[in-house]
Amino acid sequence: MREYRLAAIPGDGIGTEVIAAGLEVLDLVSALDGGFRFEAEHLPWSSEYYLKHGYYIPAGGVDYLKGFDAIFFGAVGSQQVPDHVSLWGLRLPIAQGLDQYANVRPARVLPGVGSPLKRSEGVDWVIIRENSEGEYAGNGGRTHQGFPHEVGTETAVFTRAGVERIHRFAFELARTRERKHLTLVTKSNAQRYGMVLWDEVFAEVAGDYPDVTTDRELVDAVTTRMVAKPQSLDVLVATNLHADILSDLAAALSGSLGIAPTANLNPERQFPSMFEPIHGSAFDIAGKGLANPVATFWTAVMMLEHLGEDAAATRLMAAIESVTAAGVLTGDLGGTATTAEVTQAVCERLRAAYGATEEADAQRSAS
Ligand SMILES: NC(=O)c1ccc[n+]([C@@H]2O[C@H](COP(=O)([O-])OP(=O)(O)OC[C@H]3O[C@@H](n4cnc5c(N)ncnc54)[C@H](O)[C@@H]3O)[C@@H](O)[C@H]2O)c1
Ligand SMILES: O=C(O)[C@H](O)[C@@H](O)C(=O)O
Ligand SMILES: [K+]
Ligand SMILES: [Mn+2]
Repeated sequence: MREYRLAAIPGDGIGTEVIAAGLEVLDLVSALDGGFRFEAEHLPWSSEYYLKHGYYIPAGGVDYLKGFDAIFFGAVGSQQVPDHVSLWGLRLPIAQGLDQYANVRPARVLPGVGSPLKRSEGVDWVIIRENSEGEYAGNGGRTHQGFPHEVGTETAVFTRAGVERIHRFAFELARTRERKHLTLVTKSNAQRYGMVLWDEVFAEVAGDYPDVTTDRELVDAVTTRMVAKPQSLDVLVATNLHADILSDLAAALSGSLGIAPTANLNPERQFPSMFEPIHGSAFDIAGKGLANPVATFWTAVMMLEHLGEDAAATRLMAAIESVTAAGVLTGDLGGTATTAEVTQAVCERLRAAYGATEEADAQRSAS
């Protein structure tokens, strides 16, 4: 029996609701598969925990995470804590501390889900977000606070090593896709240092991938291309901030923020990777049982794939798609189902799919 140590960090708001649903589905899929199991440890790091203790992650917490095979993360953000304190208190120290530099954000219109686009067939993308530096390097400061001459700086940092590894990762991923097309998203017309380095290194790395076609688009223009010519895009590589923004747009164009998954990968597997829905804690619907758990289920699929449990990943994705196709949808997708109802529907599909295989196996061995 393969056993995976999983750190579950539900965090805040709907994070707690969708991670509970995700763990239920993961427990079921592993039990049905029979070849592996999760040993999940729940870590209570959240804004409530911060308000009680004065920190999100206790001393040594990031090192402690190194002992796990994967991290299953909900969301962080509370109306009681400034957003920059919560994000820099929990998600960023983990992603940066475990060098999860490649953030993979797929977007696709699932069966039964409506896109706001008239022609949405082309919405089948993977956005690769640089996840360790750029605009999120944390390089800045405030001086003369409260004075009229107060200064706030936020300097984006691009290193050759950081840029090269994310471009290489994007080319490797593009190579596995049918269309093998990679779009470089940039802003090197206005930003003439870091973004020019970003472009130059892309051109250098491209030389090693003659099988991948490429093009280049300024970040403002790529938004219009996503809406007007979705089929012209396949894999996109973008900076930390650009990809953060583009991935929410991609989620909306594929139906809702409530279905979009992500993997924060340390591709070298020196440290565990972290899997989370791309959405936040959703103050407006938290605590009501209305959150769409599909993003978290799809995230669980990405985690299973990362762990090498491909058969279970395929089964879980098929179950999710069968539930959306049947119209069991939460409010964000125009339906009336609750988190629990969607979760139960996915569990039923999983039981039916594995049951059908068992029956077929039994029939084969009987005949
Ligand atoms: N990685 C993270 O943990 C992460 C990501 C984004 C935002 N945040 C934090 O979350 C807080 C709220 O941020 P926000 O409002 O900008 O973004 P949000 O993603 O929390 O919510 C945006 C909108 O999308 C809806 N939505 C999001 N997920 C949904 C789901 N699963 N089902 C149905 N509807 C869903 C919400 O109800 C809301 O209307 C802030 O504190 C922010 O910093 C954290
Ligand atoms: O990076 C951010 O801004 C937040 O973490 C969040 O918006 C995300 O997409 O992860
Ligand atoms: K999240
Ligand atoms: Mn975001």
